[in-house]
Amino acid sequence: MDEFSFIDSIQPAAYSQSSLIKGVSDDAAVFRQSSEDIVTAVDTMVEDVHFSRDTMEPYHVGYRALAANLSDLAAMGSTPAFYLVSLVVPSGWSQEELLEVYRGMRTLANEYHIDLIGGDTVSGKQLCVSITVFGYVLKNKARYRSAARSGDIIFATGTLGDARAGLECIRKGVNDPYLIKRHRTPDPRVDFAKSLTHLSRVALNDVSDGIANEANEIAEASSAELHLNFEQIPYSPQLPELFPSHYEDWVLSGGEDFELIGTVSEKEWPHVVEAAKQTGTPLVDIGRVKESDKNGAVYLYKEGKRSILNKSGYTHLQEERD
Ligand SMILES: Nc1ncnc2c1ncn2[C@@H]1O[C@H](COP(=O)(O)OP(=O)(O)O)[C@@H](O)[C@H]1O
Ligand SMILES: Cc1ncc(C[n+]2csc(CCOP(=O)(O)OP(=O)(O)O)c2C)c(N)n1
Ligand SMILES: [Mg+2]
Ligand SMILES: [Mg+2]
Ligand SMILES: [Mg+2]
Repeated sequence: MDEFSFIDSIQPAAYSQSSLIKGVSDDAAVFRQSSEDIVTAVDTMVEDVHFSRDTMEPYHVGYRALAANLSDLAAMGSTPAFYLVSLVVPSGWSQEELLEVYRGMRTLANEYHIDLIGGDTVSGKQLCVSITVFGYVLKNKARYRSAARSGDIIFATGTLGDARAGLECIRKGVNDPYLIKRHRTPDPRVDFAKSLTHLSRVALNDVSDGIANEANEIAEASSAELHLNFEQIPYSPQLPELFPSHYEDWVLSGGEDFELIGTVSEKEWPHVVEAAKQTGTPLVDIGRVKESDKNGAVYLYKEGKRSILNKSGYTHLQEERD
């Protein structure tokens, strides 16, 4: 394998997006869009930080790297359209394994009819997959973390803590296929988020680092207080059975569930419930937004007691980590 034969091997056979003018093959890709706003994000997965060769097959690495990016597009309420892939490849990865990484990405890309339109391939020390995504959203309909208002219902999709529990299942040899799937091949909530388009105001954030972080990001961006009831936060029933001393921490700070946390007015809440029903998305009310006299804060109510929920999810560039 060399760089150029590898690039030949991952050339898309066909493209789905009609706005594409030039895909993989030139110095850069070209697409045209005049009627909608363009949403773009990049997320990176690094060997031994986001995955290890014992915990993920190459297929899973590709799938989850694209899932993490599509989750950011979902959190903006946008429809995914394109992705570019930057690869750092250490010696020891074969062409077959790299093609498996691309097969993982393609599975999700086919589901959402999105096109691979470029990337970069270089040699390096650890496998690093960085994906840039582009999506479209109706003009001025992007969903911001800053949109929470006093009186809003706070909601969460799916179940939280599954991905962290799945990682532990893999490490400890516990056979829970559902949790392991949630770690390796999470499904971003693209369809649910898109079906909120007609709502006048929704705040959204995706759960990559853990709801404790994500709720604080909404609170800060909106200068509001978020009051969460732990008893309402959704988690899978096997979590307390399998990991009784860890599950509460993982529900709040495990991260990588790629669910959505959001806020909406009580008036528009029934539309969110309907969107969840139409897209088969589990959805629960987990608390209320209140006015803040400071820069925003998150409170957690548990067994009748209230505490401040600080940011406690996964944070890079920290010296210590468990
Ligand atoms: N190295 C960087 N250079 C420029 N912008 C960055 C960098 N890292 C993060 N950002 C920006 O900071 C914001 C928050 O990033 P991040 O916490 O990674 O979001 P998310 O958890 O949704 O992936 C985003 O607007 C992102 O584009
Ligand atoms: C081998 C391994 N160790 C630890 C983790 C846990 N982990 C790594 S990064 C991360 C947080 C999410 O990644 P980040 O790069 O912060 O994504 P972003 O918030 O930018 O979407 C978590 C929970 C893992 N998935 N795999
Ligand atoms: Mg990021
Ligand atoms: Mg995000
Ligand atoms: Mg993060």
